[in-house]
Amino acid sequence: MRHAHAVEQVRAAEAALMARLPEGTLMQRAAAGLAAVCVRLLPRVYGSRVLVLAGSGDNGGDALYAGARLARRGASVRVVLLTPERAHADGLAELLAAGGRVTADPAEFERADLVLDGIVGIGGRGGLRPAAAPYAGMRRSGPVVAVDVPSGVDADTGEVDGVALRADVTVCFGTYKPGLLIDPGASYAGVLHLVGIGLELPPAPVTALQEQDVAGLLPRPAAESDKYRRGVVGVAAGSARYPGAAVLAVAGALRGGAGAVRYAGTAAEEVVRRFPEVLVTEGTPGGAGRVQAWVVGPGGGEGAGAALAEALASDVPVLVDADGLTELARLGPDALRDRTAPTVLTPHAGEAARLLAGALGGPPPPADAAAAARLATARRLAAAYRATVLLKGSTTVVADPGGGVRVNATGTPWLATAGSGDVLSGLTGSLLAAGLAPLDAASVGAYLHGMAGRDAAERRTPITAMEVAEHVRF
Ligand SMILES: NC(=O)C1=CN([C@@H]2O[C@H](COP(=O)(O)OP(=O)(O)OC[C@H]3O[C@@H](n4cnc5c(N)ncnc54)[C@H](OP(=O)(O)O)[C@@H]3O)[C@@H](O)[C@H]2O)[C@@H](O)CC1
Ligand SMILES: [K+]
Repeated sequence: MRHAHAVEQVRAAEAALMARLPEGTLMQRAAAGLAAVCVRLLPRVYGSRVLVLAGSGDNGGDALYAGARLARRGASVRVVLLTPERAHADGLAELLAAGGRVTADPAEFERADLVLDGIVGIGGRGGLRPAAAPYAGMRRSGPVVAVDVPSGVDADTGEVDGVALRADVTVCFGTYKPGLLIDPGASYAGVLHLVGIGLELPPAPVTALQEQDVAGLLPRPAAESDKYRRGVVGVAAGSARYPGAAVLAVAGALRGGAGAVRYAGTAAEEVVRRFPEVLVTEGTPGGAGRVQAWVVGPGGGEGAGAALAEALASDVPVLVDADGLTELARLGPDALRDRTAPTVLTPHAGEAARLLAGALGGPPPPADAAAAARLATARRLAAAYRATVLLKGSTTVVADPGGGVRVNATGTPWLATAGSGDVLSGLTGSLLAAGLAPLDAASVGAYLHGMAGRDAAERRTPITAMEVAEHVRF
């Protein structure tokens, strides 16, 4: 599991540890870890050109001390001081003593074999300032290593106000920061290296599942399992106009680990023709028989409202997607007030904007704004609807009403294809039916869906939604 802590938590842990250690210890730990990563990135250190971009805070201090370490190993180190009169004095003195030189020549950015971005770290506020901003637009071929956070990325949210420096590698200290795991910030961070500096941290508010975590959460049949004990998932999806959404949601559900899939809706014939193993009814969820979770809404068209109402009236977990979300946005959070079992919402940014408007009144915010502030959007929705919210996009953010957040980055841009979301909702609903808690079901669903998309794209691109379903495996 990757754990990401808020800046406030990092600051508190840093203060507690610093009180027990000689001054400068943490910065030296950080700089040593940073320099070690740089050494591995350079074909050889001796004679290579390194440019340090140093801001006026401790982030600049880390970069200067790391630069000094590289200079002592024979690198030719230049430093651009973004605010010369307020540079980290001890760090700069150490670099100069090791043979480093100050430069004001921006062309060094292109010439250097490696650039260290120590402009600003967790102390950043607002967009990059004028002295730093031009570096965000400059191109170069060798690696850019971000110190703790790519400058211009908000460490807590991943939001970028204006421009940010694009890194190939980010070396972060003590813990991951949410902004390194959530787009757009994550896309600026490149490969992440975590350097331990001894911080004692509370539970992380934001986590990201790794392969072994997912393996531990997946429902696997035991010797005594039968199909009912493995869970039955109900899918209420599709309409005369969109029968394919039903087929795709069912395809996802069949791959999610439930023991059986029931389908309720007007596409029963299409579904059973494609998947003879599915129990189908032309009716609505209320008359479909017992299930352990419902998936409602993909391609539901005009019937989505009735199906949603019946599913929400049940006492099992309900996942609401697509047309079900449009209906829910119209009804607002009151529609979920009497529920006794969890509800999971799986909006894309546009649907999230409509849900927000449904909860808070006023016109929906632009979808782009909801996507750019995806952590805040998912959290606000989870709190307003008291539901687990899976916000789809280049990093999927899953927010629980209790405050926990999981982020997932296993996807590929090829997943932005029609019907891909239907597969995800079926898959996640199946995991709910198999007994996973909502936050686990949604984050494991997003992980598996992203991996399936990648696997499908490795064989052939572009990919189709059905291929994504076919590539789900665990
Ligand atoms: N926590 C830990 O455990 C450890 C932390 N460590 C390191 O310390 C870093 C945090 O250092 P920090 O607190 O000094 O803040 P930092 O990120 O350097 O930024 C403040 C400076 O930037 C400026 N500035 C602000 N916004 C800006 C913008 N948009 N664009 C441009 N400039 C901007 C701001 O200027 P001011 O507002 O004062 O004018 C101020 O001068 C952390 O990321 C890690 O690298 C490690 O050494 C070891 C352990
Ligand atoms: K930085």
